[in-house]
Amino acid sequence: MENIIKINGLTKKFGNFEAVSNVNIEVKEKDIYGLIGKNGAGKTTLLRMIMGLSSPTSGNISLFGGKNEKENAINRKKIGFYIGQSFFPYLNAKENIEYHRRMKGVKGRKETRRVLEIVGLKNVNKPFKSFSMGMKQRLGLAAAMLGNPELIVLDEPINGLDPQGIVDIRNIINILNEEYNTTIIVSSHILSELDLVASKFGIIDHGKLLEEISFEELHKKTTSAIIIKVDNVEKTRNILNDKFNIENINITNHSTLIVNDNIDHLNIINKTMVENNIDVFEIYKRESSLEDYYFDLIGGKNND
Ligand SMILES: Nc1ncnc2c1ncn2[C@@H]1O[C@H](COP(=O)(O)OP(=O)(O)OP(=O)(O)O)[C@@H](O)[C@H]1O
Repeated sequence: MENIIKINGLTKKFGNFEAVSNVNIEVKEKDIYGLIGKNGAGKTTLLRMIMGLSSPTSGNISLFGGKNEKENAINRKKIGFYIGQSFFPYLNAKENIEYHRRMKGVKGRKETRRVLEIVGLKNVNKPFKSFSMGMKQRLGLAAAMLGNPELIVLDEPINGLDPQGIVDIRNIINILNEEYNTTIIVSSHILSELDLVASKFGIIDHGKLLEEISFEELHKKTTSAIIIKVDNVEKTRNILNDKFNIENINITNHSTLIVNDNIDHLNIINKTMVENNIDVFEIYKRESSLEDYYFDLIGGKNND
């Protein structure tokens, strides 16, 4: 599959501060690449360098196989982006997109109707300033998809949206990817919000890319645990050891055991405990969330 973006050793310094530090990234054709990192991690700086809005201190970017900055500049015509562009507050959706269409040199008023239809803003006549947050983000996406680019770059398009707004953006991203074969890079500070849409993730913290991982690999890594609440934790542990050959058990308090093992037959365990005169208050499987995985990776929630 063709490399749409290949980045090697990319670094951006502001004075002595490294906002992006020796980053390597590969985005392939038809990927939906989720760039995850908390506020200030370096996401916007990285996306701005891809778009040519900021120049790297060192390292290489290749867009659509471009061998140098001149070739990248030409190839950027195949990219649409939404990195917080502003719209005119007193113009409606159509007028704002018409303005962007002309600025971009994209032909045909039909194109304005097409993109507004995809984002569900075709019949909205009120001015931009009275749009909801979700509508504003959708208008941003409409501007990014003008001219049907091969790659669309979206910076935090779901930031601050309510659940319905998040679903709307996800649906639009899926339509672009599946129906128009668009490759997408989308940044967010919440991993689980991109989990339903991204095919690959790049996790960035303090300017460094900590991990680049496919959806499948990520989901293999997020493990599940069994929580067992009983009246005798020691006896329960011994039974789990002896009868079920389960070793990986943590006793967290006088009534709770956490078993890090993939056990499917919770009912059999429950029955065995009861047969051994143990009162089982609760037994259930807890899926560890993607967010747990992410915070483990970056070293905790408050790792500043
Ligand atoms: N022009 C600049 N001059 C100095 N420092 C900058 C500049 N632009 C960004 N930074 C710093 O670089 C770091 C990364 O910023 P960046 O905006 O890329 O983060 P981000 O991951 O996009 O976060 P956010 O979601 O808050 O935008 C931050 O510490 C920021 O203060």
